[in-house]
Amino acid sequence: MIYSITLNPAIDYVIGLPKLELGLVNRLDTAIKLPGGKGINVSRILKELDIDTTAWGFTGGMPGRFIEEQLQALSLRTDFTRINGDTRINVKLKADQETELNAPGPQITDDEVAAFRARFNQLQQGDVVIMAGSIPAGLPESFYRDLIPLIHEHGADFVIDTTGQALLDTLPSKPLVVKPNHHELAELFGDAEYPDLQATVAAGRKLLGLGAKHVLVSMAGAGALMITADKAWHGTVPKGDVKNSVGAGDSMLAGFTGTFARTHDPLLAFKKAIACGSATAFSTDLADRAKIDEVEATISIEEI
Ligand SMILES: Nc1ncnc2c1ncn2[C@@H]1O[C@H](COP(=O)(O)OP(=O)(O)OP(=O)(O)O)[C@@H](O)[C@H]1O
Ligand SMILES: O=P(O)(O)OC[C@@]1(O)O[C@H](CO)[C@@H](O)[C@@H]1O
Repeated sequence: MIYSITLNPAIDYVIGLPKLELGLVNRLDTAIKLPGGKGINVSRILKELDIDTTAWGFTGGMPGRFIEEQLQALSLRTDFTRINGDTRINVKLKADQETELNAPGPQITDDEVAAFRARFNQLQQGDVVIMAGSIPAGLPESFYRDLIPLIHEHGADFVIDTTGQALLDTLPSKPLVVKPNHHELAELFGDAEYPDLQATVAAGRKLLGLGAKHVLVSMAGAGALMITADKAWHGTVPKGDVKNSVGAGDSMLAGFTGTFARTHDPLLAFKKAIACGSATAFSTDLADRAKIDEVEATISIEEI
């Protein structure tokens, strides 16, 4: 089972108009509400791939009920911890540019945290816990890191989608995969942008040395890299009409983790990761299975 953790879910209110005029009344062409939050996105993609998943996290109020109902309608298994506060609403504005407005999220009480942590007793060997997205205000920054011993106690693996020092801090605990994009990778080591793929590979390999079990580096339209101790592969991303960058990174993580958990084949998992990321980039919502399959057939992976 792959458990996703979304501490701070959101209704993604995706609105579209040709051009935003600041300071004026703007009439929207489109407005849709989606169940959002990075871990929830991961679980939605896993569900498309027919991989067993349960979404954990905190939900509250009308937005929390909306998210749960939407996920149930997708037959996605959830076991959220109900909270007193209201789950947030994030605005994703699609005009001449994409702009995201992400709210801070509700307060979580100590009792709610205790009820959430009790769920970790269900974990079993072979399970993977994917923690993704912001930590609501009021919870300590170490919240994800503090869950790692609970996960390891049961012989399960973990993935944390984070960047910067928080990412470096998790490496000694051996995350199943890390997936910085090439800008985040350079920032991690205080470097300027890398001039070529070989320099990017050399930097990515340092993350393996520090403890990561697998390293992917995404480079948006320029493809992605998978790096092992003595090899590296570049995967192309297909050309297409990019409609959406919200959730592309989450989709990639879901594709890798779900396929690796099922097959233990990192190359297959890498290809599926790119397919899921690009299929979401080419969709208005997260990708569906048909789009993932169509995109996967066009990806080539080459050792470099
Ligand atoms: N222009 C594009 N064309 C095709 N695929 C793309 C494009 N941009 C992103 N993708 C897909 O999405 C994946 C993740 O993209 P990106 O490198 O932007 O990661 P990220 O910055 O972590 O994403 P996010 O914005 O979701 O956090 C890429 O590896 C690729 O599969
Ligand atoms: O504010 P966070 O938790 O960092 O990110 C939340 C979020 O932007 O991430 C997802 C896309 O990756 C969206 O569904 C959601 O609104």
